Order: sequence, then C-alpha cells, then structure tokens
Amino acid sequence: TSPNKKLPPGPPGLPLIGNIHQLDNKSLWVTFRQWTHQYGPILYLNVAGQPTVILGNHKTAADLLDRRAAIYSDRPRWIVLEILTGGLVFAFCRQNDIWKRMRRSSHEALNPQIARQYFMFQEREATLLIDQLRKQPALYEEHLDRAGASLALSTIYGLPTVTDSHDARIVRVDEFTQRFLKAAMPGTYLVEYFTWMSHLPRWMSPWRKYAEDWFKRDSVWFESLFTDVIKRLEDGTQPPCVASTLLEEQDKKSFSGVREAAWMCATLYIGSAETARDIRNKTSGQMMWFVLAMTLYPEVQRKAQEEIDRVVGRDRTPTFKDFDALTYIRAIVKETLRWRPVGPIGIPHRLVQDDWYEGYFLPKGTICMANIWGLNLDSTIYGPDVESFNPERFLDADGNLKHSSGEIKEEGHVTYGFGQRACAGRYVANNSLFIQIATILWAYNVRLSKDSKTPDPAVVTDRGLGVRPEPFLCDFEPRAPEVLDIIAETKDRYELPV
Ligand code: HEM
Repeated sequence: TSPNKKLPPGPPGLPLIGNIHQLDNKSLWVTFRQWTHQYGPILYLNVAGQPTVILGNHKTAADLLDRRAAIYSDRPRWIVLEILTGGLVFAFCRQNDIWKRMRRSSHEALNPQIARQYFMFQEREATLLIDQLRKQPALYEEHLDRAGASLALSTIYGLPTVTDSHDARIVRVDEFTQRFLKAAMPGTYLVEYFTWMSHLPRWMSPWRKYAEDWFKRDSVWFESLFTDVIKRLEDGTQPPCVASTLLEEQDKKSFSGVREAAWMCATLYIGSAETARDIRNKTSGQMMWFVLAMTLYPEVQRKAQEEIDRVVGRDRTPTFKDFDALTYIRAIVKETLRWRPVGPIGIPHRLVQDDWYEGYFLPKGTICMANIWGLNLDSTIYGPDVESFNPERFLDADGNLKHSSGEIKEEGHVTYGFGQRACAGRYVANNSLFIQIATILWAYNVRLSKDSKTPDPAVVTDRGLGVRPEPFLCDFEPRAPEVLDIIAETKDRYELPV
C-alpha cells in the first residue's frame, strides 16, 4: 500500500500470517472491544492477507454499513458452503441477483404488516411453551429450542405445532444446519484459505463431492417441504405462511422455479431456527438470556408482572391485542437484545470497491465486521449502567417507548445488523420474543433453583455462531392456582394436544 493510502490503525501482526494468531480467542468481541479502546473505533486487521476492519462504535458502523450500504453489502465467499447450498442460501450469498431477488421477496413475506399473519402461530407456541415449562422445568432450554424450531416450521410452511423436539423434520433440518454452519466456520476446510485447491480435479477434492451430494439430497428435501404447501393450497387446507406468500410472488416471476423458492424458505429456516444441537436457535438463545435476566433482576420481573396484570388481567393469557399497551414488556424485548446479543459479531459484510473513511484507505474486498456486542455496551450511548439489565433506558418519564435519537438505531440496539443485510426476520423475531416473554411472566415467577449455582452473566457459552449463558437451573412457579386451568383452556382453544 502506498504511503498516502493510510490504513486504519490496529494491533501489529506477524509477517505473512498477520493477526490471525491473535484471533484464536473464542470471545472475539471482548478482544475487539479492548482493541477499540486502544486503537480507536475503526481498526484494521490482516487475517493471513485478508484485509479486515472491525467497526467499534455506532457512528462508524452506521456511517459505513448503513449510509454506504450500496458498497458495503457484499459477503465474503465461502467456497464449500456455496456448493453445499447451490449458492441459494441468501444470508450467505454474494451481493448478486439471487440475493437481490430473495431479499426483496423476504421483505414481501416478513414485513411488519404480513408478520401479523403469524400472530396465531406465535400465540399458540407460547401457550405450549408455558405448559411444557411447568411440566418439565429442568428441560426449559430444550423447550425454548423446540418452540423456536416449531415456530419456524409453522411460519414458513404453515405446519401444525411440532410438540416433540426429536420430531424427524426438526432432526432433519438440524442435521442440514449443522453441515451448513460447519462449512461457515473459519478453519473447517483448507480450500477456504488456499483457494487454488478449488481448481484441483474432483477425485482430489473430497469436500467437493461431499458438498455436491448433500446439495442434491437437501434440494429434494426442501423442495418436498415447499411442494407440500402447493398441494395443501390446492386442497384449501393451507394457512397463510411465508411459502404461500412466495407462491404468489412466483406468479409475479420473482423466482426462477420451485428450487429457488424452496431454498429461500430453507434460508429463512436457518436464519430463524438454527436448532442444531451444538448451535441452537437464535430466538431461543435470546430467550435464555431473558430467563437469566429475570432470575438476576427480580424487580424488573415484578414491574413487568404489574403491567401484565393491569393490562391483561388474570383471566386469560396475553395476546397480540395487548401489544400496544404492554410497553414495559416491549422495553424488555429491546433490553434483552441489547444486553446480550446472541450473534455478538453478526455476519461479515464485504466492501466491493476502494473507499476512504476519516482519512483512512479501505481497499476493495475488505471484510467489515461490527462488534455488535461492544456497540450495545457503549456507555457513551447508553450511560454508565450498560452492564445492568434495565428496560427503563428505553422508556421516557411517562412510561412510553422513547424514539431513537442521535446515533442509536430505531430498534435501540444493533443486534439485527446493518444496512441492506440487516436481519430479514426481525419483525417476526421481535413478535416471538414479545409474546413468549409476556406469556411466561403472566403465568410464572421465574427464579433460580435452590440447587443451581448463580450464573455469571459475563460468562458466555460459545455455540458456533451464537452465544448463550452458562447452564443454570430455574423454577417456573405458577403465580396463582388458576393459572394451570387457564393454560389448559387456552391449549384447548389452540387445539394443542393434552
Ligand atoms: C432474535 C433473533 C434473531 C437475531 C438476533 C438475528 C440476527 C441477525 C443478524 C445479526 C444478521 C446479519 C445482519 C448483517 O449482516 O448485518 C441476520 C441476518 C438474517 N436473518 Fe436474522 N436474526 C434473528 C432472527 C431471524 C428470523 C426469525 C429470521 C427468519 C424468519 C431471520 C432471517 C435472517 C436472514 C434471511 C438474514 C440474512 C439477510 C441478508 O443477508 O440479506 N433472522 N440476522
């Protein structure tokens, strides 16, 4: 690089490998936060020759990933993943025509208006969830995961609630997600670093045969899930869901055939569910942090329950009709996402042309990652109590949700990412979190079990691309004797099994 093309500052690396040896620490977001304090809000890393920048404050991340989204919305190339998915999982697609088509259609199927179509699925799932939490409190993590996976299957394909987390469909998609995330993880396949290997003949590339074979098999599976929707639409038994909305889209020629639409649904399943045993579901991961917060902040729990009792009463479980009035619960949703984002460094973006920012040169092809975790804990934005779980930071003096101001996004946090790549499912995810949180707190007092050690909220278990709290046990104690009868009645109404 010429002397007038000054790169942003960053920790000094070694010849050839650059900073790669400094990135083996699992909690990268903590390392990135320390480096941001040391080197500033935009820091440069050389990852074995790959220029990489870490964006360490709201302004820098918004200036580049939001305001210059036109050139910062590409993704890096994952060679094996591309073959494994036929390049059709748009969350990981380059900024190409497939991504553009799918991104547009995902908006048609997941925008705030359409997201209302899924309220019934979400209320039904929250009902089953509270029933299972009471029956098997020790398995609460498994129940949260099941609820997330089942919800994904119903919103995407309109399927009935899946009550068993070992259901063949969940297991099948889990296995796919595991293969997928393994391929997305740095270091799994050498060809990602030594790209010349992609030109080796097929017999010398076992990874290629593996990925091609699975793409064929998975295509058959995802297409069958999708064509079943077509059959049910013909029979008149299909409730509105993402797949049925896409079929209307297909009439408008937004897709090139069933395969593309089927993989678009698969993308949304991966985006929302990620139920694989070792990785788990994003919404349920976020719910785990909520459960932990409730055990650590009983006064927040009490305030939330007061609001629920005032708005909903004790004769029925909460529904989306209560959404507007349950402001404190909506603030809890925001605070949960701010306090502990399940995806602390999100998914990397890639810059498509040379750029300049604040006097620094950013070469074409630079990988850009926002330190989501660090940004959500920025005390210059959120005040000195950033480490506390305090939903009130999102409320004004009259208890209304504050409008965002200055550098903070409308959401109040950056957990859903940036610009044209921001999470396509965020409205649906927010609604799921809202109804699950309101329903759990309507039914139960959530407490740490006597025989559980108190978890440290600063400690995270790293699950592939997502993070969760360290394991702990908790009790879900019914808030009144009638609760159990009302759960039984509500289950009946949603035609859930006894
Ligand atoms: C609490 C739950 C969730 C969180 C925290 C979350 C977070 C994220 C993040 C950080 C990104 C990357 C943003 C970026 O690159 O800047 C993302 C992308 C994405 N998410 Fe989510 N997500 C959640 C739930 C969902 C759900 C329920 C769906 C589907 C219904 C979904 C579908 C997607 C898709 C398709 C993308 C890729 C967008 C693109 O590359 O254009 N997510 N999500």
